[in-house]
Amino acid sequence: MTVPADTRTGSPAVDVRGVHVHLGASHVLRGIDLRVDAGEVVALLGANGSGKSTLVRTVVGVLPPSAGTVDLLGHRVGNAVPWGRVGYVPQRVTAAAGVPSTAREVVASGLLHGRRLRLPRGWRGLAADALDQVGLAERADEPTSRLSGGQQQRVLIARALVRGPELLVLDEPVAGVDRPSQEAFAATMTRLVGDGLTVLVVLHELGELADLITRAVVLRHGKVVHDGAPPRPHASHDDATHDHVHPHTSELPLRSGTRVGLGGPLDTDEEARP
Ligand SMILES: Nc1ncnc2c1ncn2[C@@H]1O[C@H](COP(=O)(O)OP(=O)(O)OP(=O)(O)O)[C@@H](O)[C@H]1O
Repeated sequence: MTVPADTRTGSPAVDVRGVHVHLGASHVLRGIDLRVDAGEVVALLGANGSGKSTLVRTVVGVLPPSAGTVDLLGHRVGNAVPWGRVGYVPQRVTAAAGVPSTAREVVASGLLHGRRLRLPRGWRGLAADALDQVGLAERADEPTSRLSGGQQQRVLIARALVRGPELLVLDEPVAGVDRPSQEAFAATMTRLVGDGLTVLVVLHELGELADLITRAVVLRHGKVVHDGAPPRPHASHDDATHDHVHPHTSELPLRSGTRVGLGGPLDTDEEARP
């Protein structure tokens, strides 16, 4: 059972205030405020290059802000954060990466963090349980290099889940992932969110997760341009089953049926802009 963050700390799960990030000569994040409360499932949306990955990497402490503050579970990002309660799935890495590790070994590595440098007793059972949660219990002994891209992504999600996190930060967890893996992921997330998991997830489409998303934050040129209701899935295009949403469109259809203009197309590659 996942325990909501604020039952332990009384603080938001994620609290980003006035964050600026420079990467090389680029001023990528330009004064971001983002709060995620315990039990929320917040989608981070925006065009390519708008700063989504930079923001989540800053949230999990991979990138230092040049100004502003980030607190996780009530602690300033750094050694004080209880990292064992935070799961992170980065963007577009493969679980294989040329290392002949089995799925079980990759998942078990998720049990190691800051202060825990040895696997805990019972790690095999924990890894098996996490693989079971993503529908890969039968593949535990297989080298990850023999798994499909979607299955490898599921192994990385299991690596984040094995800690039993109360906060999960995911960067495009289903990008390029096959349909069965997307469905398995959505089913797992539905169960975990029901148990109180807090989620910050970068997405290009709400897709299978649409019903879980409680709030959407849209970035544009490193700034928040929308923070509120998630876009509503609309059945259109060619057939009635086409129900994913397009958060990159110039207007976000809201669940209420009203539409909010965001000042121009969001699916432009921002890097291509002058
Ligand atoms: N190491 C770096 N040095 C300089 N600029 C960088 C670096 N990494 C990213 N950027 C720039 O920062 C901007 C934001 O990149 P980021 O990856 O955060 O965007 P994103 O919204 O996640 O895009 P995508 O949807 O394509 O993943 C882009 O213009 C990118 O070129």
